[in-house]
Amino acid sequence: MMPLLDVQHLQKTYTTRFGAHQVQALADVSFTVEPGEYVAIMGESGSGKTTLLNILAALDRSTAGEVLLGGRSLSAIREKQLAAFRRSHLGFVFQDFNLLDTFSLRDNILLPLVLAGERPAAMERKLMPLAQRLGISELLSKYPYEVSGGQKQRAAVARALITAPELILADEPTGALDSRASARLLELFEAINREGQTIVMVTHSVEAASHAGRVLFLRDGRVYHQLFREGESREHQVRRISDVLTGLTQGGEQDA
Ligand SMILES: Nc1ncnc2c1ncn2[C@@H]1O[C@H](COP(=O)(O)OP(=O)(O)OP(=O)(O)O)[C@@H](O)[C@H]1O
Repeated sequence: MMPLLDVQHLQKTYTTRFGAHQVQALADVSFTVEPGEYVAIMGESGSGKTTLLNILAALDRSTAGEVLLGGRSLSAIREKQLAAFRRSHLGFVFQDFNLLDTFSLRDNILLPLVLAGERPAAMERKLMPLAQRLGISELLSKYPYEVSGGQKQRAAVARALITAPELILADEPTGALDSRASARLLELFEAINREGQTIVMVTHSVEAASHAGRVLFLRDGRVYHQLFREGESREHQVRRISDVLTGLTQGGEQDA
């Protein structure tokens, strides 16, 4: 089976203005994600997580290396087609929700379909079951500032899912949520993953990462280690992740 995501020897060097300084954010990152996987990406601040996610999201280009999504190279997509590509293949969930404040939750969730030129009847058919599923069907006419953080994030998940994307990319999705809302969001991610949705999630939270089927650890722009959850209980997985993170910060060596 072809991997859904194939990341090959990614490098990213940022050159500061006037070329005075170069920062190597990604040195050499390779991994694959199979359809239906749920992968968490962890690493200390500055290890390259956001840089990697931005490249996977086709928001930024790598300096070298390749990302293939469904066998198609992101670097081969023309600039003008990137927005449409992103909209039809990827769903995004961010720490700060990224909802438009002047739009109701309904309009926020439907936005990707509106931009894709979908007909109203078809949009409504997709919206209702999804809203029900996420427990926000009573809130659709409300505005983001009228609902809780957890409700905003569930609306953002609905917006990400409504186009049935191949891949959900989540950047610290529980970062702005209290522990109850975090737990609910993580259960939701686990449930949509069980139904087959592929998810790649950057997180600092051991709790969040313990829900994933696999955790990739970045250090100094490389994949330093990975842990599969396999049959492990979440409690045990929390302990295993914490142990790797301790090794990371103590600078110990470990084979990826
Ligand atoms: N636009 C940029 N220009 C120059 N350097 C950058 C830029 N973006 C990131 N960097 C540098 O690249 C390295 C990796 O940054 P990145 O944001 O990917 O790390 P991170 O793991 O996401 O960190 P955090 O957990 O703090 O978000 C850092 O040294 C950072 O300072």
